[in-house]
Amino acid sequence: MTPQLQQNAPEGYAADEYDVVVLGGGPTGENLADRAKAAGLSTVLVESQLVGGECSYWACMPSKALLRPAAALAHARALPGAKQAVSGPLDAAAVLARRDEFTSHWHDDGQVEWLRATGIDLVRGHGRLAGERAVLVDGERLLTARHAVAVCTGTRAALPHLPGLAEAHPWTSRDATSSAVVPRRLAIVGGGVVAVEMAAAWRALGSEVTLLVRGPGLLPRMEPFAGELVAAGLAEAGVDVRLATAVTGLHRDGGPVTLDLDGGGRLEADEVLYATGRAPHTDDIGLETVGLTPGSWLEVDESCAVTGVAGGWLYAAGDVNHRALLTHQGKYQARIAGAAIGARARGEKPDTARWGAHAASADTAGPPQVVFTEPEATAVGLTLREAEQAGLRVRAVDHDLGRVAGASLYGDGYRGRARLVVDLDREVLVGATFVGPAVAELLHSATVAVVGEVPISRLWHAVPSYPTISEVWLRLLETYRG
Ligand SMILES: Cc1cc2nc3c(=O)[nH]c(=O)nc-3n(C[C@H](O)[C@H](O)[C@H](O)COP(=O)(O)OP(=O)(O)OC[C@H]3O[C@@H](n4cnc5c(N)ncnc54)[C@H](O)[C@@H]3O)c2cc1C
Ligand SMILES: NC(=O)c1ccc[n+]([C@@H]2O[C@H](COP(=O)([O-])OP(=O)(O)OC[C@H]3O[C@@H](n4cnc5c(N)ncnc54)[C@H](O)[C@@H]3O)[C@@H](O)[C@H]2O)c1
Repeated sequence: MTPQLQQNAPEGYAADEYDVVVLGGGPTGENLADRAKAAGLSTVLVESQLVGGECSYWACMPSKALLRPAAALAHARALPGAKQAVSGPLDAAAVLARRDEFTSHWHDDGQVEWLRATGIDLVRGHGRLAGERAVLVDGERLLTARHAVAVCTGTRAALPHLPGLAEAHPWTSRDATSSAVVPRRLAIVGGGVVAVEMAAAWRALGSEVTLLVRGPGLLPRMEPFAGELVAAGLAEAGVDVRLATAVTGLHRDGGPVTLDLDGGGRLEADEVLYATGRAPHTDDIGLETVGLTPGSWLEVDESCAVTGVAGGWLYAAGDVNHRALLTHQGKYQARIAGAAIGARARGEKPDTARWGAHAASADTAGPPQVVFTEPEATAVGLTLREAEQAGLRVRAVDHDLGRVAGASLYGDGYRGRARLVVDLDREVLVGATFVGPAVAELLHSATVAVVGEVPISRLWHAVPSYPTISEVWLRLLETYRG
């Protein structure tokens, strides 16, 4: 593909013209570029750091590489016969070395080679929108798009405004996933997914971890029992979990950091991780040149076209549109948006009806998520509360996972719980939650049932194998049918 000189480039610039310009090469940008290319469109990707984005280097991959050995050890320790063979602690250096392998030592050569092989051009540098269908890279190279610009610039850690926070040099998720050193004492602020996963990982690596949670429980977006079971698991692992505890200020003067807690207490730690949510990478991407507000999340329609911009040429997918801050949902949106861009480029009307080829409907049905703690907490669809708030007539069906034969075989003292949320009018599932050791791979069965709107009467014929943890499906359906 030879980029052509654009005739109407903004004054002073010779432009490279493509069909599609993708801004940001995280998992979403890569997949969107791939789908645009597959639709026969010339495509260029602009990336300021590493192709692969947050997920590959400072989020999903390194965090899961840190957590997996801890889970394997905990599972072995629940098995007489096996536990005698694993008497020591984790080898932290070996865990960190494997984590480094999974991030390719923070080099993106492999992903750059994939782009080359796929026929997607790469421009390294910081891209900013420069009016309609144009992106200026590092203030000097102009890229224009015949059909679409897709913003996939993701997020960074959001820090609160707090006295002494900047001087305390807090860890963000980037430090927590890439540190080469195990701090002796680690304080973690937050009660969401990053906080609980990093508490589990660094505790297993040997840190004394204190988890400071402002709210009344962990994982507030899941069913309440998920947060309760994860809190119990963390406490058993030796994490000091403090609920309803806010930090009012921090002090660091070269040495350890001291946190002032509301209620008057103080906590000293060697590092403090702030895991208090995300902010969009939109403050310096030229949004003002297309009439949007810098720093805002980008609101999109079902095909991921930005709603505030006329002409249907601007798309936003992945974390940056705030629909679902998960890699798999970003990649899903990328597939949907890439197909929609292709359809519009061919002059076809996109199918944006619910569950249509160009509608990211799974985002609003409740995306699946696995929290990789011990126990794992997994959910898809709506919680009971969300379903009730949506006005559905629903019933929650619960079962104790520890009473399933496959679970008790999996490990002694297996503790866990499962819930289905049944829409009583349509007799289909609208939500499912499984919490327990090794339930991550169980979640997709529920995703298929929720997205497929499989009638309960048909699920009754979906027989789970004996003796697996999946037999909880049978117990749940028996409970529902009475
Ligand atoms: C610690 C942690 C663990 C996580 N674990 C999981 C998990 O297990 N499973 C899961 O599904 N999700 C997980 N997530 C969430 C997941 O990381 C994000 O949902 C995902 O990375 C979003 O992908 P994205 O492509 O939209 O954005 P990003 O991955 O953030 O990529 C955006 C890219 O755009 C680039 N960029 C930004 N601005 C510009 C610009 N102006 N010019 C050029 N390039 C630019 C950035 O450099 C970056 O490479 C985790 C998040 C964190 C913080
Ligand atoms: N396994 C996974 O799927 C996985 C893992 C990690 C992250 N992620 C995704 O990344 C995103 C970011 O995760 P996160 O944990 O940073 O955000 P989050 O929004 O899930 O949780 C942030 C938590 O911090 C608390 N908080 C906010 N401001 C605070 C303050 N000033 N003081 C104290 N507490 C405060 C909130 O109440 C909330 O509990 C999430 O949407 C998550 O889905 C996914």
